[in-house]
Amino acid sequence: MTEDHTAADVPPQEEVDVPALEVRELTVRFAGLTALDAVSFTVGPGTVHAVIGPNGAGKSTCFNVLSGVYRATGGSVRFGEHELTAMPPHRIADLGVARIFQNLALPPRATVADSLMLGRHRLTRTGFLAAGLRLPSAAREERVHRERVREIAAFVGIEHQLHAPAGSLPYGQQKLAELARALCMEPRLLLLDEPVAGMTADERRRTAAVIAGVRDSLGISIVLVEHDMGVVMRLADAVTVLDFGRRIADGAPAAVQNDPAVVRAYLGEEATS
Ligand SMILES: Nc1ncnc2c1ncn2[C@@H]1O[C@H](COP(=O)(O)OP(=O)(O)OP(=O)(O)O)[C@@H](O)[C@H]1O
Repeated sequence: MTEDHTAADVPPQEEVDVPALEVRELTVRFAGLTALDAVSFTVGPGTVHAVIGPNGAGKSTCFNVLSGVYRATGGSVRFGEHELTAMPPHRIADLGVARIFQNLALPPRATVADSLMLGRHRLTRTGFLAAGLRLPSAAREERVHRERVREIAAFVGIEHQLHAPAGSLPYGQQKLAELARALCMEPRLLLLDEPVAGMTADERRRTAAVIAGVRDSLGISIVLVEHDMGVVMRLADAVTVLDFGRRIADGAPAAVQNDPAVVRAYLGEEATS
């Protein structure tokens, strides 16, 4: 992990208070289908927690509840003192929960720098009026944000692309730019939905190193949904395994990997795909 981490450590902007994320008895039903069935797990502060499982296991559903896109049918998700299940996505984002999606979501024509500045919107104090009137305080604030954007771009290794349109970057670098945009929100909890899907082996290694660096230098928590078991096993501090909406294993990566129920679930998938 450390040997792969070629990027410089990114200094935290300020001391971040990262509470545990406690998922308890989380249940989501769609019509007749139970996509999540009383699932519980705890993401320790400053850890990478992977949620894995065969296709249709309920991983995306779980992410969609954590980010407020889906409403839970039952159970709770607590982030420190806050109950997330009743909140809309923007309130959850305001608590410092940032998400990157499976598919590319950056505006393709905007420069990488401007796209990353969008990530800082939540932290911008100057109102639209001061910014529009080009008051000195607004210019000063913008300079501080642009410098932080540059720092974060350097950390994920896309600093030389800051002035290129996001859509012109190779796929792997666009994914890294999305990770950078999420980091620009100065999150306390990062939800990564298949961050290395579609990447070359080299890009995968680099992204895994960047994610490890985020945990180690920023101390924020990361929930990771990922099909690439190599990446999961190298990065995760703990793993929750879902199958047909149920939690079938939970623990350290090595223990979970050898758990007979997990092996059965994955072999079953191979046999049917
Ligand atoms: N909005 C929805 N409406 C109805 N059913 C849904 C909805 N979202 C998910 N499901 C169903 O819930 C179950 C779990 O799906 P989910 O996408 O969470 O699995 P997953 O583990 O993320 O799968 P994959 O690895 O293929 O992305 C599936 O049977 C799916 O068809």
